[in-house]
Amino acid sequence: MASTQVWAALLPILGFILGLMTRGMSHAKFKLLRNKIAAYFSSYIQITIPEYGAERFQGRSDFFVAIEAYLSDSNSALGVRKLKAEVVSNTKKPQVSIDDEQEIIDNSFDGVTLWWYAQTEYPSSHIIINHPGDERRRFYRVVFHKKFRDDVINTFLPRVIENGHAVIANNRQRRLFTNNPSNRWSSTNMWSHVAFQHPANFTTLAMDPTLKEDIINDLNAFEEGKDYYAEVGKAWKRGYLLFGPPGTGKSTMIAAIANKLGYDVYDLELTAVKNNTELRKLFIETKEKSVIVIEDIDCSVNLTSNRQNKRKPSRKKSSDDSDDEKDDGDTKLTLSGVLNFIDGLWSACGGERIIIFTTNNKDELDPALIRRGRMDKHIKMSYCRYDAFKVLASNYLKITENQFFEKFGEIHQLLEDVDMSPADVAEHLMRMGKKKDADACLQGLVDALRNAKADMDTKKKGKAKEGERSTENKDTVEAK
Ligand SMILES: Nc1ncnc2c1ncn2[C@@H]1O[C@H](COP(=O)(O)OP(=O)(O)OP(=O)(O)O)[C@@H](O)[C@H]1O
Ligand SMILES: [Mg+2]
Repeated sequence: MASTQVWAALLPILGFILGLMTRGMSHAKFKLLRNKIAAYFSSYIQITIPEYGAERFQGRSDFFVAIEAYLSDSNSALGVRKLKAEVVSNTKKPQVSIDDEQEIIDNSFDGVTLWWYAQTEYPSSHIIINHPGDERRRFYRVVFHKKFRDDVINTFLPRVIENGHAVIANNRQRRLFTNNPSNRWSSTNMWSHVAFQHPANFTTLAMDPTLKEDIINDLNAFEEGKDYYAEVGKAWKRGYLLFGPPGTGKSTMIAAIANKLGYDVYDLELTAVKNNTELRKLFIETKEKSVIVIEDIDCSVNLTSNRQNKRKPSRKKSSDDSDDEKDDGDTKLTLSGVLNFIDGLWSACGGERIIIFTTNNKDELDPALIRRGRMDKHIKMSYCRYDAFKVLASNYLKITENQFFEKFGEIHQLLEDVDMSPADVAEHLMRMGKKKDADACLQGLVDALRNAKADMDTKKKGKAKEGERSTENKDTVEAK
């Protein structure tokens, strides 16, 4: 009873003190103070996530950056009025995050409420500042009821990090990397990069529609397969072998795959790699969510199991990199080195990587290199047939079969007989600079196909005649 009387006497005084403390304070600051006081008296827990760890040179904390991205994309943050925007390197658009003293009430975790705050603190003025910006300490704070402690720490915060990473990946400027020759390596520049802005996509890729759908389904399954890969104990990687004649869209397909998945591309030039050790170092430097490409694998370096017997000239050779150097005892680049490069990474490192080899001559590759499991899918890119032509006509001329029924019919027939690459067909359909209309472009293609067919027929006749002549000669010899 006595204590009730004491509290009754104290309450107006406490109210007066609180009123004094909050006088002139913004609504947001008041809310912040209220929550701080609540944290002391109630059963709520708060976790603080600073922007930098103890050592500033190590850069911004990954956790902080992930929360920033998560909150910037969260529906719960839609009501926030004060935002900050900055242009960060390697991003496609300005990065928007919540400003200080804003509160976000986040109910996206199974009915549990998390309160998020961003804040900046400035230490007292007598501290010596070494770098501009060092004086301020930013952090995020998350408040929640203590009964959800384990759920928040073990489940919700990891989910925040994962979602934040996904937002960052979506917003970042993708990059195309190429490897530098090792004599120009330092600790950070094994790979050079430029912004990856190839416009290719699966809609504009001209190829057999069933095969296209099959590849899209395969990529979707790969993308969604994180748990499945973990369940079956397989690393989250996939290998594609793209083979086919020049100009059939192998490189275009790589760009379409990278665009679909939102991955970076590492274009590995094997002729600039001197030995297996260098190859391993390069591979270790690649990041996840990437497509690693070796184009023209059959001619970039001699990769057969019995190289000494089956040497063949390398088509692409860098000037400072002789064959002798590659073959110098243990210090060479070998098939087993490349296999380790695939398998070692496959089993050892994180995940979400696609490796693609391209070749014009699949038959010349060592079977070990392309066996299933290494190259999971072998994709044949072939000459342009009618379905692929329709896609190209739509891409380049914005026309359909119904508009040019007769010409499409003739082209359909000719493409059954003539092997013309999509690259060549596309060339005839380009109007740029030539001021040609769609009809003239189609006619140009028909003429080219007819000429190619006439050449084919002449060659066939020539061969038939040669055959007849050699049979006649044989008969004459036998008659003698
Ligand atoms: N299947 C296709 N669909 C759409 N465009 C294509 C296709 N194939 C080729 N092209 C066009 O032709 C150009 C050359 O194609 P690409 O470089 O992809 O051929 P490739 O198969 O990689 O040839 P190479 O074997 O010589 O490397 C592309 O820029 C693209 O415009
Ligand atoms: Mg190519």
